[in-house]
Amino acid sequence: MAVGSQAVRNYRSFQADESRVLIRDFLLDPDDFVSAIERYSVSITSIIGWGRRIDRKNDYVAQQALKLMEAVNFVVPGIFLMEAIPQMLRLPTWLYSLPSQLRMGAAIGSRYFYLLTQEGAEAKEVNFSKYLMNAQQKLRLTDMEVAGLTGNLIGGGVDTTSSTIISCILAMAAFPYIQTKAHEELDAVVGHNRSPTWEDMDANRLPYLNAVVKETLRWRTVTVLAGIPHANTKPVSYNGYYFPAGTNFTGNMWAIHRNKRDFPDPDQFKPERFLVDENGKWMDGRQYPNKYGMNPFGWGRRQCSGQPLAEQGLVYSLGRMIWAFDIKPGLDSQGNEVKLDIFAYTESENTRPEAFKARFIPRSESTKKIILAEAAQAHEELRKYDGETRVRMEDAINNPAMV
Ligand code: HEM
Repeated sequence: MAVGSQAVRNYRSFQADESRVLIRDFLLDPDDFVSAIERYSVSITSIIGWGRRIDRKNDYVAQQALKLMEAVNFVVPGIFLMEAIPQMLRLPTWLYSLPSQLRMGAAIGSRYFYLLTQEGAEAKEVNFSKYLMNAQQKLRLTDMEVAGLTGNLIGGGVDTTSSTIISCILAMAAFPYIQTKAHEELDAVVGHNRSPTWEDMDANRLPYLNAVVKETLRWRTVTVLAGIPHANTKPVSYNGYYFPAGTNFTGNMWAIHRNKRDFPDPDQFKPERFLVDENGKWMDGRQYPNKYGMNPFGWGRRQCSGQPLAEQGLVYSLGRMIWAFDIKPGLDSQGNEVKLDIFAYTESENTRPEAFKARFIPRSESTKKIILAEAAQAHEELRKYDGETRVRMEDAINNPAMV
């Protein structure tokens, strides 16, 4: 509900502003682009969940909330989401050091998120905590369920979004001819004298850019095992196999998205796979069981509830990034371009690329000025979400009882 397709229209303004800050951070501190992306992803979810943005990498709430996620296999009503989606356990690199008091189990974590939700309900701006605290009695939600619902925004939305943006940067640096095509399209539609708007990002106006975003989701699908295992409610027979009700199914998205029948040359980054003809059919003639042409957000009733938010944020932030920069591999100590290894991942179950160096070269002097001016204005517009939290981890540790 907080991140459904209707609700996310209301998030466009702060998503746009946070993207402007993100692009400015790439310009000013290109070597630390991963931290900039992680701050951006946490900030978007924090504004939605608790009505407050994250301006600094060392923000108290972001540190505690995210360390907790890593420490306790945070509980969603009925499911250990963090356990079921190993990549959700991966947290921003600046949040790794873990204080020992956080290794205490889900009760402390839930209590902490519940206290944050109570505090978020008092924030000035509309947010998911306000809605939940108002509706808790009516919906008969336990404190634990309320905590799980807000906590899930961080668990579901941060690492997935961050890793996808990083993968796109790798793809742009590793496949320069693709970046050139995206630039040509952006130059024709937007030009250099203004930055792209939401209206520009429509797939009818910028089809190639939209295809770049989709190809990133296929090429480096974050949730390689498609997230949470699903189960059939009734017995099913399929291809000579019998599956009693309640069988656990894990979708191997890595293999599905690399099936050569559907995606020839699967390791090549080819946005053309996601271009459609005038009848809405895939131009490469692919017959895929769904209209989206792949399944990076899972399937069925438990499909990613954050998909509209994720897509909206990705097309805008990646679109602006590609409009603004020529992205190239970084330089070694001798000043030579480093050779990028597109097959190097940080962990086997996660597709975030191994750390790599990249350069973000503004595409013109006027682009640079636009980036800086827009980020300054964005900061002003985001001021209404500024704020410090009063909730401390000790509050949860000292009073872990929950309904
Ligand atoms: C690139 C971005 C993202 C990808 C690739 C992604 C992918 C996934 C996948 C594969 C699942 C499991 C679906 C299934 O079991 O069939 C999932 C679940 C979920 N995602 Fe996302 N996600 C992304 C962004 C987000 C965002 C931004 C949010 C919210 C802020 C979010 C919230 C959730 C939640 C709450 C679930 C659990 C849904 C349920 O069990 O009913 N995700 N996601």
